[in-house]
Amino acid sequence: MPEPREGQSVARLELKMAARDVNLWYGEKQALFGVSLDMFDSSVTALIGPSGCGKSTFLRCLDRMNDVIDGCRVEGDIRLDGEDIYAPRVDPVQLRARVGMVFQKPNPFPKSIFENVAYGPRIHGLCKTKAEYADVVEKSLTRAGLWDEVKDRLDESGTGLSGGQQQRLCIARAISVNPEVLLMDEPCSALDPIATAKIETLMDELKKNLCIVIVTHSMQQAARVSQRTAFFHLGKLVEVDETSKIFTNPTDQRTQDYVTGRFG
Ligand SMILES: Nc1ncnc2c1ncn2[C@@H]1O[C@H](COP(=O)(O)OP(=O)(O)OP(=O)(O)O)[C@@H](O)[C@H]1O
Repeated sequence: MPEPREGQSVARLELKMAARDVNLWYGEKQALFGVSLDMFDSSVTALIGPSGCGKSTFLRCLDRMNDVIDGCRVEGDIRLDGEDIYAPRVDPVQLRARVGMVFQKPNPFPKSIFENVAYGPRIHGLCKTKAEYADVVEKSLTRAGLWDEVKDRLDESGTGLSGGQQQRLCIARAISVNPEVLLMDEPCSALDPIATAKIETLMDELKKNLCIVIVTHSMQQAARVSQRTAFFHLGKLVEVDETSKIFTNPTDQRTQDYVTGRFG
């Protein structure tokens, strides 16, 4: 599918994930209220909003990470390519191969750089021979923009890399199983501006073959990397639109106040 052009209407993009009327409770406390959001292929959707408004909670609904939180209950409908990801027949482990996640703090395994990337293909049985593993590791590290920096030290520990390199290693690990969706929860908040710029450039490249959903506290980052932006407030999705519209001419006063720095 061709890459969407800047400002191109979402009508041209292919729907990848669709959330409808999602409500979520942590025990008695409701954290999401009737959230409905479409997320498209070959594009980046940014989730913005004040601290505690439910961005990460919503992101975790998309790969069923909330399943492992005691007392957490999700209601509503979330579809990937039209299939209900909460249907009983769906195996969350298989789902997470299709919907990858990159976290705020780089979290490489205490294993070699090679093994960090080969891990996913190994548990999903995607490769048969050593050469196939070597190939997938090289391709994933190349796509993550890290190959040239690590190709001579693949046996060294992933935890010995710089923070920015570790985050790119985590991206390589996430994409090694060929996910269709990549969720990124504030992936640059622990990184310096140069490492951040590298990840942002990378996202631009990766989105050609992926649906990316990113939580970010940086409105500059949302404006730079995303085509669509969703503004959350107090567990509700207030407004979603093309990023340029959200930042220049939002419909809701609360969005206007947030993007102009009047609260949050
Ligand atoms: N595991 C949990 N158990 C109980 N409550 C939680 C849990 N995780 C989040 N919450 C609550 O749910 C609400 C939404 O939190 P969430 O982390 O999704 O917000 P956020 O918008 O991502 O915030 P931030 O920008 O600070 O990361 C908050 O009130 C938070 O305290």
